[in-house]
Amino acid sequence: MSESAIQLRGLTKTFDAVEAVRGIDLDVGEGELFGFLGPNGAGKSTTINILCTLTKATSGSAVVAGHDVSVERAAVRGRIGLVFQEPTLDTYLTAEQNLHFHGELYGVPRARLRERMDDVLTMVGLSERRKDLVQTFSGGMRRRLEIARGLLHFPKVLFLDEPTIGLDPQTRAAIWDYVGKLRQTEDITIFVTTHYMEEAEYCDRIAIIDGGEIVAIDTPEALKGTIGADRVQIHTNDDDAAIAQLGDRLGVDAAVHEGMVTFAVPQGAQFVPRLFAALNVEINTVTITRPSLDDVFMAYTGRTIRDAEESGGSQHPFRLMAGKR
Ligand SMILES: Nc1ncnc2c1ncn2[C@@H]1O[C@H](COP(=O)(O)OP(=O)(O)OP(=O)(O)O)[C@@H](O)[C@H]1O
Repeated sequence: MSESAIQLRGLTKTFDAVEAVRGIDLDVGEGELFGFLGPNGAGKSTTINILCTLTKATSGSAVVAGHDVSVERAAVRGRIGLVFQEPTLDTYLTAEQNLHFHGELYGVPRARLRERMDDVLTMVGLSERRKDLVQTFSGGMRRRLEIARGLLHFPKVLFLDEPTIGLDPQTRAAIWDYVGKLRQTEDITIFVTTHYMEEAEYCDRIAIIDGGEIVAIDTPEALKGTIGADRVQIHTNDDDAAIAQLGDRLGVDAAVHEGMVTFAVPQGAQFVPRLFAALNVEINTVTITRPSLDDVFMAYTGRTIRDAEESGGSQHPFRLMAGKR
């Protein structure tokens, strides 16, 4: 790995009784597309807010683009680009006016601003719409404009907090396409948070975060490789009996996840005949899936990301107040 663009040591953040971030150590190399994957409430936004100097850590250290976030805030801010979960564009201004305002705020020299605006608008495919009011833009176009704005002042590190939240699958794929392209043209490190498993696959490396801690970190492929088993989910007419019989008769540990009896075995398809032979409950459907990042999440945390969101997601006091998601 090249030099660290982001370096965290023992980072913690406590809000009253909530330990949102619990001792994170992390090195993100220059030029990496790094993903922070975890359910709602895992501590992703809090970590990003610390890295962007918007929140102070309770303890530990964070260095971003060579500068300490707690004592060199201005230096950090000048070297990072930010795209928040919540849109922050001025919708009654044009795309160009939004960029211009940001460029002035960040002190991009006038002589370079025009050309840079052209470049970033082209990069996100919005050149043609530059003179249009943002209020006429779709959700995907707005997000692309936010990414363009985040890049305007030549940041070394770009932070994207859930960049595709609330967008339809096609637009989400398009956003990742633009992220891929900008990596080719910009000399930049990208730190992205997501709770979409399939989106984490775009990253060079990911950290799986749960309950404020990193529980696993590696390339998506390597993480999936550690599982070595298929996931089998069955619908039955008696889940308790099915779980007991799976354990007693086949030596398989099963539990109910997402409303289905779920377990992992090395060769899922070959296992099915044994399953029907051994269980005397009614099995209505069987689903077999190859290891995914969700299985990695389950292997490290004991639950699926969807279960985690259902049990913990509603505890966010501000989400409730703001009606967020
Ligand atoms: N300002 C705050 N005051 C009190 N508790 C907070 C505050 N911000 C976050 N928390 C709590 O810290 C924990 C982590 O929240 P955080 O927003 O960082 O999670 P997240 O993984 O980014 O989820 P999401 O994507 O939904 O924002 C949660 O339990 C949350 O309720």
